[in-house]
Amino acid sequence: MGAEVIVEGLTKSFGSQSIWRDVTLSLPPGEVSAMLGPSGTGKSVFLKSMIGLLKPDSGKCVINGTDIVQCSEREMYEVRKLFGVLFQDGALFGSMNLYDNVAFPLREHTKKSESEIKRIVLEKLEMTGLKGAEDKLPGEISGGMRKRAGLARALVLDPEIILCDEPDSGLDPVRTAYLSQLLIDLNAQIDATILVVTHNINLARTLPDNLGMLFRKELVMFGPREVLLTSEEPVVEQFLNGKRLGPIGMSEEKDTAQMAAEQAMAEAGHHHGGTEDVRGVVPQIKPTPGLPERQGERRRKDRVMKILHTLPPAAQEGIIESLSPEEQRHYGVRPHAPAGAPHAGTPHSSQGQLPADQVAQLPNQGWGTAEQLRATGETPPGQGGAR
Ligand SMILES: Nc1ncnc2c1ncn2[C@@H]1O[C@H](COP(=O)(O)OP(=O)(O)OP(=O)(O)O)[C@@H](O)[C@H]1O
Repeated sequence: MGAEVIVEGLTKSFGSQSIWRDVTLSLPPGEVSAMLGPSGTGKSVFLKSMIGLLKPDSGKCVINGTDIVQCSEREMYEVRKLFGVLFQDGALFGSMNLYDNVAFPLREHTKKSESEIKRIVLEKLEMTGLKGAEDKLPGEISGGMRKRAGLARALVLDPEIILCDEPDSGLDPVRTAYLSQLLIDLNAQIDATILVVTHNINLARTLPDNLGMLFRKELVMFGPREVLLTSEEPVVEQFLNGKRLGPIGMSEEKDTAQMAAEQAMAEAGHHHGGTEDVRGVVPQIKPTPGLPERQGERRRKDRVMKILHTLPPAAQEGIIESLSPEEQRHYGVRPHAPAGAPHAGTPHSSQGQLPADQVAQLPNQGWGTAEQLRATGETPPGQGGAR
């Protein structure tokens, strides 16, 4: 199972420029998470801080018991081995063919024999659909293939945590859908903890178990995907819908006067830039048939059902409706909306509080954020067995 990453009060600035402050979240082991945010909100800086390429000013980032903000060089070296990183451009060496690029970390960081290296490299190239392309140079292949080669290289050291910085950048929507499928398939096969940083709404709605968003130098929210996908926060709605109307401006946050002027223009018929209302929970992609069930997905169900009562009503409904009838019975919940009514979280659905008898009867252990746990008086994880 992948490692858990616990981030608490993480703050980063460059000189007088504050990037983000007081970021607190947990990446649950073996689950897929995604971080959204407008350009320049510090998503890449966040990834780089997690692997120690940048040093946060304060806060904690604890991985397998080591706080990488405070740890020694030697401990950092050990923690880094847990990571596989897919950088935005694949970060391949232009003069090496794909085989040597993918073999590079094995030759640098292990004492494996060339025959063992060959076995691993060919396995990872096959996993990422690059079998037969071993001899190609990065300059001779498409952007999508370079991404997959970067992913193959990120996998060779059997990472427990995979970080992907905008895996969709430069890819068409179809290739992006294939890449999302590849990440879910990988997760099913190796149960690694995955964090994807992206602007891609389709990927964000269909790939991750958990979703977060950085804006105004803060983490606006982070939690089960259903929370962000049904959120009525103006910044989340604007981002998901790709509209100019809302608090996000071209280069920075807008002031009230500009927002009012844009609203008036839109009401007078000026196009707001979006196409359709994409609010609501859509089905999450599943591993390709024939692959193992995702252990992360199975664990997430138990985890999320334990904190269900702490989540907003629309998110609760989205979660309950995503369960099979058998699972609903297992957790003792029923969907709120009558059969045939619109899906929870769609613009016309009921947003009301679920009646108590429809919310799981929950034990006093959970995985909520520190704030949620304080608010609900729950015991932090690790202090008692699951139900
Ligand atoms: N090494 C650095 N030194 C100084 N400033 C930096 C450094 N790295 C990033 N920044 C600044 O931090 C801010 C956030 O950058 P970052 O690349 O993390 O944004 P992002 O959210 O990933 O953006 P995008 O979505 O456009 O890739 C930017 O203002 C950038 O100029």
